[in-house]
Amino acid sequence: MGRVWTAIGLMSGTSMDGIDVALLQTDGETLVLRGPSAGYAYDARFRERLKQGLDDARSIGKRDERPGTLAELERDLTERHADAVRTFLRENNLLEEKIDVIGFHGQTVLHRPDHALTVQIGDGALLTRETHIDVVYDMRANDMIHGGQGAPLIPAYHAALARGLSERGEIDAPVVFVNIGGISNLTFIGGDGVIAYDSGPGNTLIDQWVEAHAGIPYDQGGMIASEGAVLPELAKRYLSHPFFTAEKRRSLDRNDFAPPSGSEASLEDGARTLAHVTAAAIIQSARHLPAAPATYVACGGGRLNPVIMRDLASLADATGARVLAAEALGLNGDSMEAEAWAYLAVRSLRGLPLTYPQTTGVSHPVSGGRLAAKPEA
Ligand SMILES: Nc1ncnc2c1ncn2[C@@H]1O[C@H](COP(=O)(O)OP(=O)(O)OP(=O)(O)O)[C@@H](O)[C@H]1O
Ligand SMILES: CC(=O)N[C@H]1[C@@H]2OC[C@@H](O2)[C@@H](O)[C@@H]1O[C@H](C)C(=O)O
Repeated sequence: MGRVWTAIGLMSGTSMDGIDVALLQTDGETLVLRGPSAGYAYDARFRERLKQGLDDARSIGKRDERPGTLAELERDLTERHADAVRTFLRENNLLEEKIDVIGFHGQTVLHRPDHALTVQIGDGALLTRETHIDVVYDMRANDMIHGGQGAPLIPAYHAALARGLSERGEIDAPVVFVNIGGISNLTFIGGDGVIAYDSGPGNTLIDQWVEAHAGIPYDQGGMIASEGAVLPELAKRYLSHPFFTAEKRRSLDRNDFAPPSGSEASLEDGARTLAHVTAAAIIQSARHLPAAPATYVACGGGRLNPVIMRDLASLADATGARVLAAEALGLNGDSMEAEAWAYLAVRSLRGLPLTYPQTTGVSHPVSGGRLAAKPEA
């Protein structure tokens, strides 16, 4: 057996709810041994700073610009990631010298694939100084330089997981991994390889809706949505967006879809309608796949919203497919993205591809990421 790396993955996603941390032992190819994981929530004040950062980022023209509050925010975000690593190591009785690399996503503050511009704040050099562990970061940029959408990057990891599952005969193929995050994305594992793309708005619409109209960060357990009814015209307005019928699959920015205005629906009906839109967008986008999926493996926080999951199961059933939460297959739907960043960091160190023409539209398989090497002891 070849070399095995011990990697930590760090993910701060478009929901901006906190930092997901996961440990993986992997060769960056077929060997994947999942270790402990954790989530460290941002406080409300820092979430507000992140939202301000998204506004400040709108004026960015070149990816290294840090207008407004972004320079200070990037430093503080990185310090929080260093704290998360230190806490994770302590909570799991791990020694930093036993960790070969950290895969550091940072926080996407701007994503404009049509302009080959994607910006994730996160200072790899600062993180390695703070943790004394090598850091691979900025993993989306090279894909865009070669014509890709810069996202999604998780498909290479989904493919590694799927190999294990199909060897154990646990799922009916074709399988689709669906990440129901702030934005949702699909990874199709079929006979002729992997196909992936963003499938539409995810939790971000519900989150913004309940934050604006109930002052809470998300609809826990879908409690509010369960009190409401789907408004067909409002749902249709979202599901008839040209994103779904465009010839070319596009990756999404958090702000590509906006929540309804407060006058268009009650709190409950708005939450219910947006939960339906989240589920229906997945099935609608799956129509672009080369074959109808037989199994959807749901990961990401949206799988914890029963209203989304009920609609998804019902809509998938109508196409002959079933929906499983990642946990039903012994996977962890909360830590999967952080696991992926650990996996991709090892692939980056080995110069292996992170993205492919059929996952981001990149011209050819390309690796990516920048290495911030730990300071000499
Ligand atoms: N118990 C719950 N009930 C309902 N919704 C939940 C629950 N827990 C999490 N969520 C939803 O999941 C979201 C977080 O999901 P996740 O962490 O997968 O998003 P993300 O990784 O930030 O997004 P992306 O994948 O787009 O980067 C929360 O903002 C919330 O909308
Ligand atoms: C630019 C960016 O951060 N995109 C995210 C977002 O969140 C979900 C979806 O859109 C996905 O394409 C991507 O993140 C996941 C982790 C990915 O790159 O696979």
